[in-house]
Amino acid sequence: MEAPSWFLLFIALLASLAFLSGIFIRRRGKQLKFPPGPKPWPIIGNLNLIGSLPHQSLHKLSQRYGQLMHLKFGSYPVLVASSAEMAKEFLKSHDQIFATRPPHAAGKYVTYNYSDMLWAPYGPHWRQGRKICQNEIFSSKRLESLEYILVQEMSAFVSRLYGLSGKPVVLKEHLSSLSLSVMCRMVLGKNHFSVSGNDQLGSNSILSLQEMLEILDEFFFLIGVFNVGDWIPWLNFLDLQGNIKRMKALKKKLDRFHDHVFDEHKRKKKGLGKDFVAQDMVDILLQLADDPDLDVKLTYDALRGLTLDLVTAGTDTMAVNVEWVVSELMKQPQLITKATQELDRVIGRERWVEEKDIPQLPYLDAIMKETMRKHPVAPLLPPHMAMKDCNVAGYDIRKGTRVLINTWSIGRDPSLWEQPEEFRPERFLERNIDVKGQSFELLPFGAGRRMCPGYNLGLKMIQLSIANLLQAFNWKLPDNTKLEDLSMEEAPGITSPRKFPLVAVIEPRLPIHLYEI
Ligand code: HEM
Repeated sequence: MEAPSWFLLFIALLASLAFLSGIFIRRRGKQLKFPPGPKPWPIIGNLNLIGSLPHQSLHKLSQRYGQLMHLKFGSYPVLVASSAEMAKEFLKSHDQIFATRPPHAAGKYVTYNYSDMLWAPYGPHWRQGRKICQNEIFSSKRLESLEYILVQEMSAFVSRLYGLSGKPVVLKEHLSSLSLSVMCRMVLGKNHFSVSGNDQLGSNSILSLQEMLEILDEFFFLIGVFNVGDWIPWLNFLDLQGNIKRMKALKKKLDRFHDHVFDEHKRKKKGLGKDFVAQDMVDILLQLADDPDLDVKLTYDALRGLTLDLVTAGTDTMAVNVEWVVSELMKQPQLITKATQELDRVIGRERWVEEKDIPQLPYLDAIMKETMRKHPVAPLLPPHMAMKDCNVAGYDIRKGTRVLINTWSIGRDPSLWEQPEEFRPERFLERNIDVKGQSFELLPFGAGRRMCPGYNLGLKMIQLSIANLLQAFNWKLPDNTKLEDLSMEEAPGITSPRKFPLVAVIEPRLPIHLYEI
């Protein structure tokens, strides 16, 4: 077929998809009021939106149609909240009604039929998971006892990078391997993968680091993919996009990995008998699974689902965030100078930054917050869903309505942020804004009942990584890359990483003996 015919076919396909799935903005006269403005256009017909990522398209639409938009997407009504006030309505004032998640193919096929926490519906299983996180897994005492892992892995990470001084380094690869090592050791007790084909961990490693990272990439792709069947359920039977097939294949790999991990932990527990003491998060879960007083029995699926959450949730999020930090700083080298001056003043050049130093580094904190504002890791937060009919800020909302909180849009709201497109950490030195779900203008971890339970650990990992990377190295672009060519485009997905990985050349800036471990 000649090119124009392909084009016509493509347009016809888009039109029929739009018709079939009903992807258009609706005025719902009696139920939802819209601000006055031009008559809404079908999203598909709006050229301005083609090629944008979902959060960017929704941002453009919200600029035209207001802070609360009502869309009809496939079979379901969807509300998009694009202002801090609306986010507060859903995540605070009416938090309980919106504390569930909609059904989702990945929740069914990958995360053990919603037996994890992220995709679990609001109910006894989810409540118990949150309680376990709060009291057992992320308690201050537990995190303190695991702190040595972060320190050891951070120092190995800096040392590995030091070995690459002077050469172009793909930063994200190293950040992912750092966060994966930290999470695996904290959750599973050890890495469970071999580094660079050289199995430093003994014969029990079942995957290479590369295989593990590929599994994680596939996992993040599939839980964030736009799967048409999630919006028009009967299409899941046809699996036109092939996502369900991929989900089932991924689950098989995850099953093999989980079986290995749990068998090993059970063997260790049996071997130690009465002397057994829980050392990692899987040990804790297994102990709880034997507890007859637990409100809801922890099934094998629940053990696998919760473990999967714990390993994956902190891995990509941290790497995505820190890669954006370094990219933004490289665009404005004077900001690196300011940050390193602070580090030199507070810590000096003879020792590494430690967790206890973090509160004395306000500029570093401002850099982290400014990155979270401009590049929120979860730009639409995982979807929330109304559990019953309700009225929010004067709008009648039906049970089953999906709610997307566009934190990307809130971070660009000119009524909240002066010149929002500029990366300017100083704005956070002037205002006391928290990232723990209390300030609705900045919600990197969400807020309310479904807020990230691992935010404490996530923050520690992010703060220490930024501080170490800035303290340890001078940063420049490879010789063949100009500053103006450093793209800041985002890639699609449930998280929003850089589209093109950052490649940088690093040089040590502290005495050489500090890098040797
Ligand atoms: C490193 C930075 C991190 C960021 C930016 C982040 C962000 C988020 C966000 C935005 C949510 C959804 C909140 C909502 O729906 O309103 C979430 C949920 C969640 N996060 Fe994190 N997270 C991070 C680290 C972690 C870590 C280290 C863990 C655990 C080891 C974790 C475990 C979870 C879990 C289990 C949920 C689901 C909670 C639920 O639905 O009840 N996260 N996270």
